[in-house]
Amino acid sequence: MSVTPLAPYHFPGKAQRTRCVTIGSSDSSAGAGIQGDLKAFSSVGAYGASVVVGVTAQNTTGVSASAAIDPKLVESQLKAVLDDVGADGVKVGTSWNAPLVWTLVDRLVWLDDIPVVVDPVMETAAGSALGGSEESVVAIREGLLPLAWVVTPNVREARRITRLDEDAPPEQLAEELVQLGAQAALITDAFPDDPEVCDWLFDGEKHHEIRGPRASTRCDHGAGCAHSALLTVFLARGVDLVGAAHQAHEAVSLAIQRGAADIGAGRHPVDLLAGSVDW
Ligand SMILES: Nc1ncnc2c1ncn2[C@@H]1O[C@H](COP(=O)(O)OP(=O)(O)OP(=O)(O)O)[C@@H](O)[C@H]1O
Ligand SMILES: Cc1ncc(COP(=O)(O)O)c(N)n1
Repeated sequence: MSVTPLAPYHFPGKAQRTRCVTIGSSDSSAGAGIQGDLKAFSSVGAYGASVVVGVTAQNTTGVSASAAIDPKLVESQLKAVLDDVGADGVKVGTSWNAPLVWTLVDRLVWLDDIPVVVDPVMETAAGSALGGSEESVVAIREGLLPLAWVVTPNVREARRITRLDEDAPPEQLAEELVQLGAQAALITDAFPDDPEVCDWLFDGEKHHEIRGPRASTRCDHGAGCAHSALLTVFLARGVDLVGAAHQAHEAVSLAIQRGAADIGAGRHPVDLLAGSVDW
């Protein structure tokens, strides 16, 4: 499928606060997905808007049902938000099917000089699948990657998208993602079996390892969403990619460490505001 040139939207001018739009799916338990993203935007004082592309019946133990939204309704949401609220940064999450992804691509190509972060999520922390069909992976490769300022898969997602071998190191996965069109690639938790956590960033020229202690909690529901949402805000504010990747990792790492262990019986939600609210 090719990108059809469409008339650009009317974009409102600058606002005082940072405006970020998440294009993703609803998580009924609100730890991840658009709800998690909106909380992440708010946690750093950005105004968050959302374009819902899917709905999941989900809690901390997994997903029991899901449905994608009609691409026409997605397109209307995008137009409604971008025409009026505007955006300083956009994050794209779940990709349910190819027509939906191409609808987004047709519109996002018109975003001029606004950071686009693509988090090609294909599973929940508890292990349930979220899209990830072969046709949607192809649409991510051919449509979304060329729009991405940075793409933020975990290792499994990076392997699916690049089609590289099981033993391909993060260096090779990240370089291949850039070869496929992304400006940069950040592979989260690149060595899941290591005692330390390492996010692997390839900025198109140099590799960077963002390392930190591994929190030993089960509070990682929404970690990837919070990470890419914060990255979007920091890039929208003009922070350089390496700095933004460090800041996002540090905030999420703390949010896992101090996660909401009292919420749900499975993989508990991260808590970006832990310690700031006295309840
Ligand atoms: N146990 C941990 N301790 C500290 N930081 C962690 C831990 N697990 C993940 N992180 C950090 O959380 C962020 C999100 O990474 P993670 O790999 O968990 O995302 P994910 O949910 O798999 O991503 P996606 O949204 O692409 O599916 C990264 O910055 C990573 O380094
Ligand atoms: C609707 C939706 N979107 C994304 C995720 C990924 O969650 P995580 O941030 O834990 O990878 C999720 N669990 N649900």
